[in-house]
Amino acid sequence: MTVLSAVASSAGAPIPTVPIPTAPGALPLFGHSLALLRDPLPLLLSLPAHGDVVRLRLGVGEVYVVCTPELTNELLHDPRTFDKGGFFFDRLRELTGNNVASCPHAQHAAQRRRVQPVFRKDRMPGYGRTIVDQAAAVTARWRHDTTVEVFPDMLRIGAGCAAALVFGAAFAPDALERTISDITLYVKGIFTRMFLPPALARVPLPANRRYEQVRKRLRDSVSEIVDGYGTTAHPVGGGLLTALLEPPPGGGAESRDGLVDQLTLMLMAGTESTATTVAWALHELSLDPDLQYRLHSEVDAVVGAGAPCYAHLEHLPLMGRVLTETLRKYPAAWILSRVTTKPATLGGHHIPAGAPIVFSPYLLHRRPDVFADPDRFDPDRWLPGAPRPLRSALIPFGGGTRKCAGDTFAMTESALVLASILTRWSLHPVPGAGVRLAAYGALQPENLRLRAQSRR
Ligand code: HEM
Repeated sequence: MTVLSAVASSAGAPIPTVPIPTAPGALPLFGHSLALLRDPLPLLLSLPAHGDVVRLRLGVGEVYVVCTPELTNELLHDPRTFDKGGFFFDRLRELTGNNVASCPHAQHAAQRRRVQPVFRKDRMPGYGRTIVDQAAAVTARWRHDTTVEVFPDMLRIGAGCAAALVFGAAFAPDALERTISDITLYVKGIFTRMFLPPALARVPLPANRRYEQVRKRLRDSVSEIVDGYGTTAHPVGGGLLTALLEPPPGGGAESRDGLVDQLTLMLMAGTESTATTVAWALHELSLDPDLQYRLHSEVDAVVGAGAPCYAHLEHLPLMGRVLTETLRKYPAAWILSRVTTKPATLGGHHIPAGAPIVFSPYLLHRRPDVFADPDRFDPDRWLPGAPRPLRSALIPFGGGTRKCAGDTFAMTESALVLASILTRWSLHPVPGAGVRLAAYGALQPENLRLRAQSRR
């Protein structure tokens, strides 16, 4: 690539910059919106061939996509310049206002301190018991040699675990189903609207009206729980809700709206992400009987005939590698956005202030020059002593100060749900089921059905 242009540095001297290519295939008026709405994943994977930073056009606007691990890490570790904002977080704020995940850098440290106590490591054994109970309750409905709709069941477990963390209590069964459906619809709506030219997102189309209804219903559900806090109808206690009701050390209690924002965000962040992770892990295990046998043997040797618990996890190294590889191949948060707060330089490219930037764990994790044979599911690439893939390119939980607050909880939950299932069941593909990687909210396994056979 040639150096064709220059911008002035603060000292007035010109800084050479590298022009940023636009990805081919932009249509008049729509740009790349239609391709992104149809299936964004192939388009994302095609971008590194055009440059380290590539422009996509959305209607009349444009977005810069960062395509290398080095530049993505540079962006993640400079949150003052590359702040929260852009398409994804603008949509998220419509539902959850200014929360720990969406707030600007200047407010972040204080917000993070407020939520951090619920993620302390010493809380994990207690959460572990709830997670195992949730997994047992959902899989108790499975029958020997029958077909299981895996993803909906993993969503039930994920939402149950997130509710325990957020509210300190389980959902009533009808509220659970409604909330799962609303979260799934809303997150799907965020992704659709991200790629629409902004003017279309404001037109009162039926899809936009439905999005608004779901937004209101989700907030109302969370508000009801907040309003019922401490009454016998809502026996809550111990979760994020309790922590946020404590005034912070310097004073300034949370407003009711602020509380609802924070809780709604956490419920959303904790539901689909772990559900898709466990569902994809089960899919891959069903395709590789030897790997499933190895994992059964590991779990049997460590857990025995009882129920798994948090203390078992450090003795399940293959489980750890299976989950790491699942998060590489299927990173739930596959695309995220930022906005530049000032003119910035990224890899020699000049990016103006106020520009929307996108980075994609999915794009990085599937780069063949970074992860050899990236479509192959190979937990052993993470064996100690194996030729090390580039660790800094593995960013399922993001990085820097905005790294996922729930990463330890998510790994604990995913491992305990998998262990709970594997102690009792082996899972096998259903011929002709045709699982599809669907970039809706999280990367969902559409049409994932597995045959469950009891091991006991
Ligand atoms: C496998 C499961 C999960 C994945 C892959 C995941 C991924 C991510 C990623 C990539 C980010 C960074 C976003 C950015 O840089 O813009 C993030 C942030 C966050 N996640 Fe997760 N997450 C998972 C589970 C959870 C769970 C279970 C919770 C809590 C219940 C949670 C709560 C959060 C919060 C609060 C943030 C914002 C952190 C901050 O800005 O300080 N996540 N997550």
